[in-house]
Amino acid sequence: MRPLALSIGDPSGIGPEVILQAWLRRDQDKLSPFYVLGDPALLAARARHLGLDVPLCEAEPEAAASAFDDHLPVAPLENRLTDSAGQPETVNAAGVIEAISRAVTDTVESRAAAVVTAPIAKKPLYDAGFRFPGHTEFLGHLAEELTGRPATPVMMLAGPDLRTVPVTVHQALAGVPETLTQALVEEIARITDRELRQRFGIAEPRLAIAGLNPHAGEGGAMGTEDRDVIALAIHALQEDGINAFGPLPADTMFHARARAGYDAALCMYHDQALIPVKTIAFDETVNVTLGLPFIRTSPDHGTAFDIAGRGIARPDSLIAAIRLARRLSDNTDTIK
Ligand SMILES: NC(=O)c1ccc[n+]([C@@H]2O[C@H](COP(=O)([O-])OP(=O)(O)OC[C@H]3O[C@@H](n4cnc5c(N)ncnc54)[C@H](O)[C@@H]3O)[C@@H](O)[C@H]2O)c1
Ligand SMILES: N[C@H](C(=O)O)[C@H](O)COP(=O)(O)O
Repeated sequence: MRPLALSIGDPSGIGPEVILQAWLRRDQDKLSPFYVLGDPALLAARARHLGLDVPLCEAEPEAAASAFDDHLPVAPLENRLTDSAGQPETVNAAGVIEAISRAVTDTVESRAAAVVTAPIAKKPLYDAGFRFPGHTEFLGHLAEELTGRPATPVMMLAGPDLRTVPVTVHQALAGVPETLTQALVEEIARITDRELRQRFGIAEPRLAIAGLNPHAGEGGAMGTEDRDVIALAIHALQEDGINAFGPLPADTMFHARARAGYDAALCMYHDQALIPVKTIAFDETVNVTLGLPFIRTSPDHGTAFDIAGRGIARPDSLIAAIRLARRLSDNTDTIK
């Protein structure tokens, strides 16, 4: 079985410790094998610091699956990482980026089954010259570079009772109305519809589309994007047989009865999508990138520098990400 490639994320955050804890729960949570693109010395030091009994071994992907029962396999990075829990370091940027790139390369070249990323903090990467807003956009770039084919990466947050997709992602709120075009709403909806069918096994996906403005614009009195952009996109999607409906007032589309009526909610900006899903199920929700020629998942939480190195970070979302990556990469049937 090909293992999952797990990038270490920002080593100053909780990534290393939730990875160590996930490995300790491999039997309990029936985790299929993974290896870490990371720094064995740093992971060993973090395990010692936290009193976690995690034997490590250096292993390339080909040897990871057979090592996994008894050791946490680590494929060492060329760039060393500084161990400074809670204190992000710009000097770690090269290693953080190398880990993501190598996890993707291993997956595209079929040495790994899927990519799972531990969280990165964006600011230390920006300070080091990284030009992508987050993983999602960087993964789209890597996909194009490695395959020569264009890719539109789409962020989905997938929890047990709610999937949300932000149409605009890592951008300032002030720029959202300008970015939001009919073509963009349609493109994100089409990719979501396709991948819900192909990867999640949902035969006839139902897409609830949020409005942008209060009360979805209140007939144009509280903004015109709902009527002049989003409604037109929904009409075009329906014409093509996609079960999209809205624009819905965003304040009333996430309660339990409303959620039962759709398979994914398309939201117009980052927090409209991420607040409901992280509020309902912070520990179980997974960040999945659609629109790529490979599977990528990640926990829904960030680097949590405020608790890094203290041994109180919960590994549940990473474990959910590992499990979903395996299911999506194996799956041609139904996933609910
Ligand atoms: N997948 C990713 O790479 C990813 C996802 C989200 C945020 N981020 C980045 O992480 C950095 C910090 O973001 P933030 O502070 O907004 O969010 P965060 O998720 O890191 O932390 C929010 C709060 O939740 C707590 N928390 C987070 N994960 C936890 C866990 N596993 N167990 C227990 N408590 C947990 C933290 O202690 C903090 O109080 C930012 O730079 C952001 O861009 C990265
Ligand atoms: N927007 C995500 C969140 O808040 O959970 C987070 O920034 C991660 O995004 P990437 O997967 O693109 O790094």
